[in-house]
Amino acid sequence: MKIFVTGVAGQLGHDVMNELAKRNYTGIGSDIAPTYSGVQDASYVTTAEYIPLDITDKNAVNSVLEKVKPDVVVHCAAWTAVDLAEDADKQEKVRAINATGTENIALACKKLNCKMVYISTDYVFNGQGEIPWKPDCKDYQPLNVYGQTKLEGELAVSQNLSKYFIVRIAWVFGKNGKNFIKTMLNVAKTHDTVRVVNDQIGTPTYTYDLSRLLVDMIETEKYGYYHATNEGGYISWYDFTKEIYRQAGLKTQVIPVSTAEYGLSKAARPFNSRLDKSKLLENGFKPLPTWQDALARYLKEIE
Ligand SMILES: NC(=O)C1=CN([C@@H]2O[C@H](COP(=O)(O)OP(=O)(O)OC[C@H]3O[C@@H](n4cnc5c(N)ncnc54)[C@H](OP(=O)(O)O)[C@@H]3O)[C@@H](O)[C@H]2O)C=CC1
Ligand SMILES: Cc1cn([C@H]2C[C@H](O)[C@@H](COP(=O)(O)OP(=O)(O)O[C@H]3O[C@@H](C)C(=O)[C@@H](O)[C@H]3O)O2)c(=O)[nH]c1=O
Repeated sequence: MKIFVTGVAGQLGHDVMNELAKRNYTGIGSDIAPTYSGVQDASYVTTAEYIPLDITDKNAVNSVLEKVKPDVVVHCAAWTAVDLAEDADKQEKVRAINATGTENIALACKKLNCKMVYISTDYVFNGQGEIPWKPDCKDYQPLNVYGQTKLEGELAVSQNLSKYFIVRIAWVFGKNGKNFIKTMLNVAKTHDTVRVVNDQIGTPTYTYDLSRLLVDMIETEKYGYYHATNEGGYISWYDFTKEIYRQAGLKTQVIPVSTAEYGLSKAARPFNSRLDKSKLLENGFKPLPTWQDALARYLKEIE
């Protein structure tokens, strides 16, 4: 199989490329920079074929994909800065990337009749209640611009294609890029205490573990919507921070606060980000390891 992967300069795309190589598939990487600009860790992605592509440019998307003729596109590129996406002068660009960019790719996949994987987010839901969201639930109500544009991307995929996987993930951490764990490790260098919200509940996702599942998926025809995070239960960002510091051996004190007390975020975020992953097992897919185990491996990886 030949697989075209967008967003390889980011967290997930990097790991997807390396998982493909492990399984003897040809991964062709892509991102917006002229050459591969992710971490130089001597892994497959750093030397694999790389094609620069701005996904908001419809003609470029068409001509690149027509030339490559992939069997599958794994679309990881996105605008992921949630608070920044709320700025009035950024919204057009956020939508161009997350919604129109995804539509461009979906339409090119349609022409080629190839499979498409679209990575989406818990932020398409409004976060009300405590019941975990099912992947086929259609009660979308994003609370912020990032979530709204990711939902528009989902719809562009599901309305144009039949051979698609829409995989919603949450609270992502990976070697290659910015994430909550790295932020918290940095905060600990300069602060004795940190305030962290304890009323937003979800589960983290390690890109290394998720990549294995995504490659398992593309080997099948079990199309549709899925939820995928690590196992290990539902937690708050406060719980996550406590465990990050415990495992890293850091003494910084973590103070639980409500979202209202925290008060620093521009974008509204869902309180209930519990994703129901039972559809994975029902379709014979192997679940991810626990987030506690993933965190331990990740801290070793980045030390
Ligand atoms: N990070 C998270 O917590 C979560 C992420 N997701 C989803 O998972 C996927 C992967 O996320 P993650 O790996 O963290 O993302 P990253 O932000 O790490 O990587 C995204 C990549 O896409 C690139 N990109 C941005 N605009 C364009 C463009 N116009 N054309 C081509 N490439 C572009 C970015 O480049 P540049 O940096 O230069 O802008 C970046 O390299 C995304 O779809 C995201 O929405 C879902 C849930 C949680
Ligand atoms: C840095 C910091 C954040 N927080 C809060 C803010 C927020 O509510 C929560 C998480 O913070 P972040 O801004 O890192 O997370 P955020 O960027 O909102 O993370 C989201 O990213 C997008 C891309 C997704 O798709 C989501 O699944 C989710 O991972 O923690 C604290 O309470 N204390 C702190 O010191």
